[in-house]
Amino acid sequence: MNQQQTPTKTPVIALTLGDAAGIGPELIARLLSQPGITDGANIVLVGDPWLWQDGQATAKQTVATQPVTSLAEVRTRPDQHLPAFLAVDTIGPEQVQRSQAQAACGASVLQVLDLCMDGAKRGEVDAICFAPLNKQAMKLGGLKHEDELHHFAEYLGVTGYFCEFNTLGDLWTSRVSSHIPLKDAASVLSKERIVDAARLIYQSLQASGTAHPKVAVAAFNPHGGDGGVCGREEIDIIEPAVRELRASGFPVDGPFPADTIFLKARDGQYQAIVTMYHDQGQIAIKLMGFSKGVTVQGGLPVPITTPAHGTAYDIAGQGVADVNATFNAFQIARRMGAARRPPAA
Ligand SMILES: NC(=O)C1=CN([C@@H]2O[C@H](COP(=O)(O)OP(=O)(O)OC[C@H]3O[C@@H](n4cnc5c(N)ncnc54)[C@H](O)[C@@H]3O)[C@@H](O)[C@H]2O)C=CC1
Ligand SMILES: NCC(=O)COP(=O)(O)O
Repeated sequence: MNQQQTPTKTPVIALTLGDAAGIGPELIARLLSQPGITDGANIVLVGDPWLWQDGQATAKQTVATQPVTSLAEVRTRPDQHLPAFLAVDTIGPEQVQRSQAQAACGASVLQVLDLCMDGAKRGEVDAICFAPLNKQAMKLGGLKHEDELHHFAEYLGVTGYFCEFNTLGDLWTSRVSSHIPLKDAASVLSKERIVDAARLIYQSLQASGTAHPKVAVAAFNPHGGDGGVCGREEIDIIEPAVRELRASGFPVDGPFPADTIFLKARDGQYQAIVTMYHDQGQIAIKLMGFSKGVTVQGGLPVPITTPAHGTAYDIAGQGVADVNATFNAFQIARRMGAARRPPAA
């Protein structure tokens, strides 16, 4: 066993199969079939055995795993070359109709993610990477919040600002609002939220190794409000936030018209953009690299990542889903998880 694989240093990464009616199980089968996938990662897949079999059958892959009976035993497994498999019983095959949002699928996702977060709270899991879930199914299955991130934050006792980061290679975005109706996006804009979203992404980039990240703040209205004739959010809210950030030592720039700031970021002038609402960032990121994007759940005490795409019900079960974004999400979880481990003795 080389030094990177010593039980204490290698991060334990919990993987989940996601929504049972979507492309998650087949993606995880593809992911775990990649050569060298366990290098530098002590993987534990948490899922229902029949669903895992189903994912492998759809992906036409057979993945050897090592059964474990608890997350607690994963870190000290003597041989970590195979992913560990923790079998749970959260849903039966008779409860799942492929490609439909169903309460049983949402409830199963919640149960599995809560189990992984419990492991993280006990120090048994260093990062979590989940295959796509479906927010409608989760709502039907008992999710109380507007999205899973708010559930994670409550479950993990987060009191500070949190928001999704969407990453495409070296470019990151954070958000001032996320999974809410677009008609409400203006009403939740505030100087405080913009300051928090900018600080969080600035500090997160620094923590991930960019000493002086260049962060841009997007405007909200067309052409940045055009001096107030096309909306006043820039003048009343965003510019004061940028001034406050700069005064407190965060050298962010903006607000910039949202339809062109991504061109500058794509060309390397900025490493991060603070966006005002979900699609402002996501349309740009997904156009630049749909099959690569990753969502990182920012502001949580444990790294949680997932591909930027969703459950893709229209292609689930066909074995054609692209695994790249899931691979990237796993690699980010692995790196973030490794950063939390004590240095090797
Ligand atoms: N990682 C996660 O858990 C995410 C979950 N979602 C959830 O997924 C559900 C469906 O969301 P939609 O907006 O319909 O987006 P979607 O990403 O599931 O699908 C949009 C289009 O992209 C295609 N697509 C998605 N992933 C693909 C892949 N790996 N390979 C090839 N084609 C792919 C689909 O076939 C579809 O045509 C929603 O409930 C949403 O909340 C959305 C984004 C991320
Ligand atoms: N389930 C994760 C999720 O929906 C994140 O997707 P997005 O809001 O970043 O598009």
